[in-house]
Amino acid sequence: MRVDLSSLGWDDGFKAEYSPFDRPDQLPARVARVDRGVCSVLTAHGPVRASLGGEVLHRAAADPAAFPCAGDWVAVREWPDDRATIEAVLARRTAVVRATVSKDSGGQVLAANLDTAAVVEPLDPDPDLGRIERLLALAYACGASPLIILTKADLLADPASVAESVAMAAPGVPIVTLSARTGAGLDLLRPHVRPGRTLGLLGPSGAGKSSLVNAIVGTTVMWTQEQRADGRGRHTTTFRALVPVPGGGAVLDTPGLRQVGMFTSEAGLDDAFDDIRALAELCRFKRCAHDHEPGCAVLDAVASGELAPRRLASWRKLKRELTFATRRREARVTKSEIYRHRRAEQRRRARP
Ligand SMILES: Nc1nc2c(ncn2[C@@H]2O[C@H](COP(=O)(O)OP(=O)(O)OP(=O)(O)O)[C@@H](O)[C@H]2O)c(=O)[nH]1
Ligand SMILES: [Zn+2]
Repeated sequence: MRVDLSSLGWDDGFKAEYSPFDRPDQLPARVARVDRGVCSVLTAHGPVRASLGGEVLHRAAADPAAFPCAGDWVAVREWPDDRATIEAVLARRTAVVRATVSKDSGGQVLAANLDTAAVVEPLDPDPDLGRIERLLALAYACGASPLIILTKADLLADPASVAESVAMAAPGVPIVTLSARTGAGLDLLRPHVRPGRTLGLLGPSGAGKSSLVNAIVGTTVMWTQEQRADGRGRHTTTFRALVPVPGGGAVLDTPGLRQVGMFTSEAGLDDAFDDIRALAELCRFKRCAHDHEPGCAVLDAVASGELAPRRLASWRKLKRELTFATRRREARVTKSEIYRHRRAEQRRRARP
């Protein structure tokens, strides 16, 4: 099986990045999937299973973000005994990074080199606007173009009106409404699924991400059967992976993202709340917290009905989380502070 790497995004920029690793026993490849330290990679000659080379392991020991992840371009060495190892991970153009609990960690990279980062949310049950805002901040922070995909349109009589309410939580972000079941709206993804482009899907479990990948690719590729090591029968593992699209391009599914500290970037948050950022420029004080300051344009906008109170509350919550996550990374947060933060969040949630 031959793989057209350029269709997967291999271009002059990556070629230049790769040149220091260009030697007869090495070849470029894109990581499709990582499974307990073993990577499935796509080379021009087809898929290869590769373990991590010494240099990569060494770097990853110091910084978990250096572990290869789905979407990475890597240098693979083929050994005479048919083993393959990943010898280098090329610089990532974009990366979805989730903050981890570990205080000395730069975070966990969930996906790399996306061109479009799509927040996937089902239309039924009702879309969760807070979750969309949170994932949108992650999408912006990753550096790819953000997109919102609303799935399961076949379950609603009027998906367009729900899409309109979602637009309030995502100013300026294109929204695609589709159904993986009927295929309606799939063609709207064409600008994002084409040769050289990678579409990444970020969304909660059950949003319909794997169904969407299957619909885009046209076959069932997202599941696999694995023989259990102890021989006690089979179990089915859903895996997340980069999947080449027959007409060119790739889709990358990420694991269902739970609502835990996901930010590493203030910029992502500001981008996701562009309406608040624009208003903030009109506040009397440059460093206005939009709390109770006089001359606060954000509070005025809420009072006049221009800005939904829900939107400001959501921004505040994510801002607090971000501040907290940053401090935790700076290792200045004690266990009791973590506890106090959790309690405070619980109390806030309990309030009507
Ligand atoms: N009616 C309808 N159901 C859908 C559609 N897409 C997915 N579903 C259903 O929604 C459920 C979840 O779909 P998945 O594709 O497994 O969702 P996922 O986001 O990959 O979820 P995880 O695998 O748990 O991460 C399944 O029961 C699907 O059959 C759709 O377009 N219409
Ligand atoms: Zn203000």
